[in-house]
Amino acid sequence: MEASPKDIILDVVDLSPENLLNATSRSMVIQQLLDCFSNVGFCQIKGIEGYDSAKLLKWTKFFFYDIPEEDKIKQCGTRAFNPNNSNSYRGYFPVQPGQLSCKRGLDLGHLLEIPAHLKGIPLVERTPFLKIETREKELDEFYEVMYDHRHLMHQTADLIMSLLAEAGGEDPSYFETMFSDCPLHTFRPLQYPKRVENIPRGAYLPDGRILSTPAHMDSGFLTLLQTFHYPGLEIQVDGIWYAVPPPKTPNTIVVNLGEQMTEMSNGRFKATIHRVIDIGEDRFSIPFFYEPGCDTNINVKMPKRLLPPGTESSYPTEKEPLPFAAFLLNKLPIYAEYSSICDHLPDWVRKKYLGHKSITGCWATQSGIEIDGSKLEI
Ligand SMILES: O=C(O)CCC(=O)C(=O)O
Ligand SMILES: [Fe+2]
Repeated sequence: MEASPKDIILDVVDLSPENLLNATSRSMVIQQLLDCFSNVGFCQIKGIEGYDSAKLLKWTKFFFYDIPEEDKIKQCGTRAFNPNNSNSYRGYFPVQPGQLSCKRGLDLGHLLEIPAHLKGIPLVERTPFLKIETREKELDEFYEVMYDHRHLMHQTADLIMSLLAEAGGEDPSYFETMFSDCPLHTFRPLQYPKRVENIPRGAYLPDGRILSTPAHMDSGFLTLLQTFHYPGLEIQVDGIWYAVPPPKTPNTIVVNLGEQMTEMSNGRFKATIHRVIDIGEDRFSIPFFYEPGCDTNINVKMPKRLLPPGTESSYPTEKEPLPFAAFLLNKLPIYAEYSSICDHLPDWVRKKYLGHKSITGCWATQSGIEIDGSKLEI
């Protein structure tokens, strides 16, 4: 029987304004980010003004425990779970029995009106909002807290990218245009209920522990993850699994990288494989996926100075532009909650985003590992 993984203590990076104002500590922060992103691919951050994890947990539990499941599915369930709703990306997804993953969640996108040129693309949707007469005040507060924190995560991710630009000797705004044109960021309150039934064989690890989410790499650029006081997150470094203990202090967040950051840095920055283990009680977390707009060209590189020596010649890339949605729509179906996301795409969307032969495939395609029971075929 395998032993349970050892703990890995992730570096804590202080992104508070005071710390960044001081030139010496600012350059230490930048170096810490570069080291963490190049080695473990994970770190922790603290110092986000206005962040309140206790409030977030309170309102996350309110959503999962106090709102009846049927209201969640009826009013904001995605089309895969409620054929009467038209949204397929933004909204609520329930637990799917028998899958490797066992979680339910709410995908909160932006609140803005959809610009005319992006209408009809399934990823660009207004987030559906719950309306329950008897709970109006509580729901207002729920959305206020969620969107305040979504905004804080957006700003913090912008800040991390601007520090990377600075590290590469570029203007802090180097990445700005990538993330300013209708970005697809998702703030995703999650509940992993304790697993009790319909547990597929594949969800058992050799040591008898049970998966709540199988091994995967995140898809985009940065993930800012709130794990509250819960254990359960494990990461794979140099082929060995480690457990990430919950942060020592509240308001600390885990940061990890998605596949695009590895691609953009010619392999220097690590998109580390991770998974979530069933902890024998309900677990809550909130990842924020920092992602650009559908049509943002992701065929770009990090500032030259950040690329591994000898790989700079691939810069600037001469490959044709690759819209972010071409990558995302090709990858999302490996996850249970998005397995049918491409089923209803209009022809023009299929042509525009799914026909991109320049996609080299994501990690799951390359390694043939199953996620939620399906492999990605491109
Ligand atoms: O819940 C967690 O701790 C991790 C979540 C995660 O890896 C994801 O949603 O991509
Ligand atoms: Fe993840």
